Amino acid sequence: MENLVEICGLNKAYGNKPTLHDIDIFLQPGQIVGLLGPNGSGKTTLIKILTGLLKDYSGVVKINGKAIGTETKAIVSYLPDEPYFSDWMKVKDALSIFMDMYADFDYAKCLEIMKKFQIEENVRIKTMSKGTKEKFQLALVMSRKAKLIILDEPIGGVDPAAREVILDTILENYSPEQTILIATHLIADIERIFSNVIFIKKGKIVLNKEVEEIRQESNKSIDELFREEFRYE
Ligand SMILES: Nc1ncnc2c1ncn2[C@@H]1O[C@H](COP(=O)(O)OP(=O)(O)OP(=O)(O)O)[C@@H](O)[C@H]1O
Repeated sequence: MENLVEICGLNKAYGNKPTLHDIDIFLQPGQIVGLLGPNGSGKTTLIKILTGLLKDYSGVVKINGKAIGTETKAIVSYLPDEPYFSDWMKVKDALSIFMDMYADFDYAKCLEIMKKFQIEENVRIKTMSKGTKEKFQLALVMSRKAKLIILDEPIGGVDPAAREVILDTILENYSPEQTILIATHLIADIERIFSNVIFIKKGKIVLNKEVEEIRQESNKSIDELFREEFRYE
């Protein structure tokens, strides 16, 4: 199958501090990939390169065969680790911004997800709890028919019961032509939806495998494997 994401020999430094080292990653449609690593391992840096927010790197990074730019931005739906709404915005304002900005935004689908999360259109976003803001942002991001969906810590602010609803929402609303890349620390909660996992350690990929293969080989959960790999010495 054709790769949707192709990363070859990627290196990135902040000033003279090397951060990503010789990264090779290939992602295909239909995969839900967990990007897992401890604090400071380079997950957000890698995501910012894929989303076009960071440009000063070396190596090849392509999405759908194109170098990162306007064309790739149009096919990537991105949930950043911090909400990006302005203080004045109501839910309905954010909805119209998404309608204007993204040709692939499915308004009806977003309303459906919002209903499930009990989010009203007239609420000022600033007054929502952290968890509700996250749910709303996820509803927006999952309602785009984008080829690549990137979620940076999508369930960090929500309670365990809501996490389940969010994970089900991701599964229900993604199609096999899409690829989802999820960076998270909440591995035990989220691992049931991964098809593949990538472990990143100090800017290097130390594991990149199908979850099924890992389970057969080691008989361990991804959470157990992560704790072993990243145990503090
Ligand atoms: N703007 C920046 N300027 C300089 N160094 C940075 C910058 N952003 C990140 N770094 C450094 O790059 C390294 C990787 O950071 P990054 O945010 O990509 O890690 P992460 O895996 O996403 O971490 P976390 O899990 O804590 O979010 C860290 O050492 C961090 O201090």
